[in-house]
Amino acid sequence: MSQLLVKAKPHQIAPGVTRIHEVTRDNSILEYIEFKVLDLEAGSSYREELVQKECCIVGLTGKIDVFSEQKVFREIGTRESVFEKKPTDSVYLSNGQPFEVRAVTQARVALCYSFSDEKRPSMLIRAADNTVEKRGILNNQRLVHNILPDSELFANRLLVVEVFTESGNWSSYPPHKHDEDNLPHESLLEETYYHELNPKQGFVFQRVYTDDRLLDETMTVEHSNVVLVPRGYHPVGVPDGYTSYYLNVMAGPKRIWKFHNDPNHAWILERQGQ
Ligand SMILES: O=C[C@H](O)[C@@H](O)[C@H](O)CC(=O)O
Repeated sequence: MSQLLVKAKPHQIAPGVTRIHEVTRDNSILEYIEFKVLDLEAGSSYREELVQKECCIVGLTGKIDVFSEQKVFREIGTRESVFEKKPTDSVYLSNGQPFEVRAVTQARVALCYSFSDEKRPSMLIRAADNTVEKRGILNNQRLVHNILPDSELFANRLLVVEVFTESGNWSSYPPHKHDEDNLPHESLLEETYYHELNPKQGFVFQRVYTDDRLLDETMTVEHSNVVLVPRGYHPVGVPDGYTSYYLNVMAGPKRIWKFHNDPNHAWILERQGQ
């Protein structure tokens, strides 16, 4: 199995709290990003101390309260399924503080981390604060909710976005990469994909590859899988009949999303939509 594909490993870590994913520097090939997905039963709590990490807590489904050092964020979350396709609430927490996530209802939560030693104010990112984009034409149309884009300046390194791609369409396409610290042409951002499929038995194909093909992995990705993108192009293809969801976390030395399209496929962008 590819070292870039991480399958869910449910593990109870506290009463009512099941860890679905835990991607860390120690167990992955990533340097800038760590990532967790947790399932919480109503009334259960997850506690953690952010030492030199910032965290964006995304209310994937259900409702949670978030208790940080300075603030309490109540009733975070807007949906019972990501496939309601409406933006959700998130909370940005800076480094150097403990926090608690308490489930108001049964909830699935994504904890998106990057390394940070510069304390910032904790912030509520309301669903209404997400900018929503319809990207692409023909068969590469997708819906994008920008949760923590580079235009929002209150995070040190983190970028967070969620993407919906319908049946028979491609996203992260034409293939692009952001693996060179070469601004203004390209930025260096590692990336994670947390995938969901509707219906759940579905799959997508994701390729992660470099120009020299020294890295060239094509994966069958199923519901609740994570894909790591340390470098390279990373397109996603969605089979007929299914809807794809993924949550992207990006981080690198500079918090700018400047990607470079694979020149072999950039012509895709020249076509006219019907
Ligand atoms: O680099 C960002 C990620 O690849 C996705 O968020 C991608 O941009 C989504 C898309 O444009 O299809």
